[in-house]
Amino acid sequence: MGIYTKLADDIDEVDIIIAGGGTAGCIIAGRLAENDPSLCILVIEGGANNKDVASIVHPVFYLQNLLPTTKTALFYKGNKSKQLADREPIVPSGGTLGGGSSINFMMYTRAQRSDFDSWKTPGWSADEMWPFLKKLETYHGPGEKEHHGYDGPVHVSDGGYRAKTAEDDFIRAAGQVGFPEVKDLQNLEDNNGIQRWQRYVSPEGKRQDTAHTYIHPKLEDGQHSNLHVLVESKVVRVLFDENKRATGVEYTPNPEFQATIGLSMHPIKAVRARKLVIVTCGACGTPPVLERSGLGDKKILERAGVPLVEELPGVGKDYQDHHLVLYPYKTSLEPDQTIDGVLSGRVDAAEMVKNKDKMLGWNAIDVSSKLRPTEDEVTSLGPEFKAAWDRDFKYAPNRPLVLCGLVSCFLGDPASIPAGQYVTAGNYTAYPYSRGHMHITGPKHDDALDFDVGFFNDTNDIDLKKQIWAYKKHREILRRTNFYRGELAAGHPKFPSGSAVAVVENVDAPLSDVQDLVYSKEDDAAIEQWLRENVNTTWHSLGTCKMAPREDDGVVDKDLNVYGVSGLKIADLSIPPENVGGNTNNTALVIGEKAADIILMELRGCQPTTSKL
Ligand SMILES: Cc1cc2nc3c(=O)[nH]c(=O)nc-3n(C[C@H](O)[C@H](O)[C@H](O)COP(=O)(O)OP(=O)(O)OC[C@H]3O[C@@H](n4cnc5c(N)ncnc54)[C@H](O)[C@@H]3O)c2cc1C
Repeated sequence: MGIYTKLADDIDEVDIIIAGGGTAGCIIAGRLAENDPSLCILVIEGGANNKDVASIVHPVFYLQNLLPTTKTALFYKGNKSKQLADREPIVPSGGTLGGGSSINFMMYTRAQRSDFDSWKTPGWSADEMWPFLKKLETYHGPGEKEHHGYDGPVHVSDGGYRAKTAEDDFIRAAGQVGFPEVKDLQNLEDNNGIQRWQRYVSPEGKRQDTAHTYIHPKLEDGQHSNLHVLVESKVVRVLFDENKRATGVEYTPNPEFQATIGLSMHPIKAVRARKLVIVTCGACGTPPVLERSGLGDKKILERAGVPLVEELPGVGKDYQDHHLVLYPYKTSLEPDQTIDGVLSGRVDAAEMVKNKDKMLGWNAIDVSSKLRPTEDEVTSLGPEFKAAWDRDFKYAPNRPLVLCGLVSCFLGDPASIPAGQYVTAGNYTAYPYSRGHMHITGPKHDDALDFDVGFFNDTNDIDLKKQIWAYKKHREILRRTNFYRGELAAGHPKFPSGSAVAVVENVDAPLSDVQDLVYSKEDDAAIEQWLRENVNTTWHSLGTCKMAPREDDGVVDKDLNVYGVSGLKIADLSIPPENVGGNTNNTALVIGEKAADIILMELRGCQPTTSKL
């Protein structure tokens, strides 16, 4: 039992290996450990132990996890892309025990009912997922009781702090633009409105990552001698026997954490699994592990010099994300209504911790939304957009087009702006048409990756047009707030000189009698250029090893078994075959719960453990 940076020499075989101790991985480990004391379980996580790390447990410090010097995130570098104005986008991802749930923005956002149904996989419909959605949470928020869980490990609350002025103001302004307040947009049904958002934060103000909620208590209670966690160790590949049964994994100490003194310090080690290997390295991390193991597209493996074990062309294909664009605004808010003071160092972080400051439990995101355009707005976006809308959204009222959240701070380098209180609006598209890929280029764990994020590469620029709509719409909301004091020009489109919609840098008082801005063709072109130069990841990578029929490039079946081999499952955000209309942490959590249930059923002899080959 315990958490190690080096595995004891006598642990060379366990029952179950969980490769990747992230959001879903920690849930699976925790549930297996508590339900079957006879199982010997080993989690192998590339990042470090996250126990009581200040930037993780105190929500208000969450942005520290994205600093270039951080050791809690992984930074996947995307290929240079024409449709992104020749940028090489970076996709940060969880790189510590607890994975994304340890470093994310903690917005409690569930997928929509139609999302699970769109997966068209027996056992995974919305109705079948309800018990797992409830099982994972203890909900302290608004809405109908029947839609939430009340005795799960993950507390969902507002963490004991809200900045009501901005929240009320934004909700009132959004109402004027046509979006009503909805009590609970996380009930799988409701859509097209604004909500007072909840967070993965306990009422006492502590982040609810899956390591602190599912793993650490068990490592410390003296009752789970079956649970072992190896951190700072990268899984290189899965090992197979001659019958293509997964027999274990190879791993290596992570040089990010463990000093290299000559090659011998970083040996490739092996550990065997008697029953099962589960790969759960996230949508960016899982395809490289599979491909290094010989599972993937024949040509890609050949190019990388990896012998083929099973041809699975779907591995690493069809990468998806939600596309995010951020817009900063000046405000009249007070210092306790944004976290700019904390980010700029004007507020002493150590003092906050010492004084158990209430703001420690705040992620500064009190309000967000799931939004759809009107039919007139759809028409104004052109015939191609209208055709896509009519096909995929018009008769699917459960699907949002865009989510727009308000972050109460400047989400950038505080040194680049005058001291003050800011807000940043974030627009992200829910069901992008664009697709990318994630592949290896060589057999070693540190060989470069061939990563195409695919943002804005869809036919007819439908994804880009969604963002144009979102830009105009959110700007109208912000212009109607009382706290609005202008736009930070560096974070907005560069409209042509003389444009009637030019960025307004300073106003002394709220705008009065606000009318919708009317954009010319040239203005639209400026927005488009801005979007190409600035669209980024929402850190919602997904869909790179789909749960789908094998002939449709599926990689796993409904029980998460990898096709063509046995003793190997995948359980993380690689598996959703279709995207979801919300931030993705909840979907990763519920995949973890569902996976644990599938595995426990199989171990009890209730279900087959191998896929149809
Ligand atoms: C900055 C950020 C902000 C976000 N904000 C929100 C939010 O507010 N709300 C929300 O709902 N969602 C949010 N998300 C998304 C959400 O957190 C992720 O979708 C989710 O955590 C993914 O879970 P996962 O289990 O698929 O993968 P992860 O949680 O990423 O787990 C994968 C784990 O595998 C490890 N790993 C990778 N490769 C290897 C290897 N070779 N060997 C060993 N270990 C390896 C990683 O270190 C990681 O711990 C955010 C994500 C990020 C990064």
